[in-house]
Amino acid sequence: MSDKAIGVVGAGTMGQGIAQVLISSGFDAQLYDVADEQLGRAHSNIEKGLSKLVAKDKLSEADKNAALARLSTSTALDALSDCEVIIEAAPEQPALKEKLFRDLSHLSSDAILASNTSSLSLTRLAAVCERPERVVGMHFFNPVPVLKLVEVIRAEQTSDATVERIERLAEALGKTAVPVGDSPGFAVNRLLVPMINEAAFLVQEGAATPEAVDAAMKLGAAHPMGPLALADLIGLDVCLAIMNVLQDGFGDPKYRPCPLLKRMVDAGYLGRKTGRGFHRYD
Ligand SMILES: NC(=O)c1ccc[n+]([C@@H]2O[C@H](COP(=O)([O-])OP(=O)(O)OC[C@H]3O[C@@H](n4cnc5c(N)ncnc54)[C@H](O)[C@@H]3O)[C@@H](O)[C@H]2O)c1
Repeated sequence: MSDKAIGVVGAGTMGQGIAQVLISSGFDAQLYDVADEQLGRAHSNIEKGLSKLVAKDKLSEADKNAALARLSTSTALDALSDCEVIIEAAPEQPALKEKLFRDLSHLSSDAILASNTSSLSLTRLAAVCERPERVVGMHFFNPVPVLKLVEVIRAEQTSDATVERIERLAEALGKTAVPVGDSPGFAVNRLLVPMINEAAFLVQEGAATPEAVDAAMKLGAAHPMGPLALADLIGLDVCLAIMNVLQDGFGDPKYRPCPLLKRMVDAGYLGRKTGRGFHRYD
């Protein structure tokens, strides 16, 4: 693989988006997942994503095919050994990510190891790695091909060279890098998810319906999407997990997760992905 190869770990929602943006920006992408069927799904979703751009005249058919030719997939971690940057987008589970980072730091002695974590401590992830100065947060937003922000999160151990390399990569992908410290929720989720939590309190208290909350924030605060429709898109389980991280991280009662949010997660009403959240998706 060329020296431009970038590794992506995890071929789910985010890994697919990141791989799509990489290959359409001219990079070779090596996509790794433990589940072979997920890699097949990812390949087909990325192809669909690029075809949409062709349909909108934003990409030629030839460029789409050239981009797809830059995508490799594998269920073998070793496939990432030649990548100069590896972007991890595996599930948001501390033990799983720590094992992955430990393994990746043994696999390659010089690759930059970037995590797309929404909420976990980069400092703790770096601590399990050899050469922790190359560990950094590279937090993309969903849908990755559309949203321009990348939060670049500096762990205590992260070197300037690592941050600069990731900022350059974000720019090459057409994104805007915003530097943030390794603080729970970073910037966007610390602001956004408590707002969603407060919206859930409004519904729990019977003060407003989900439709009313969403209409109010769209019309009164010029949000393109209401907070509860957005929560359904993000996943209510993901929102609850982020509230728990904020509460644990700051120990401040203002981050108490809304009991209604907890009950909905317990019931399996996770939002769009299960067909039901604050709204119904039939
Ligand atoms: N979904 C979002 O809106 C969003 C936004 C920003 C950041 N994130 C973060 O991105 C990461 C991935 O989230 P997602 O929504 O894409 O998750 P997802 O569940 O859609 O995908 C996770 C993928 O990881 C794979 N996987 C599981 N164990 C693995 C392992 N040990 N090694 C490699 N792959 C493994 C799964 O098979 C799956 O394909 C999380 O850290 C999440 O917090 C998510």
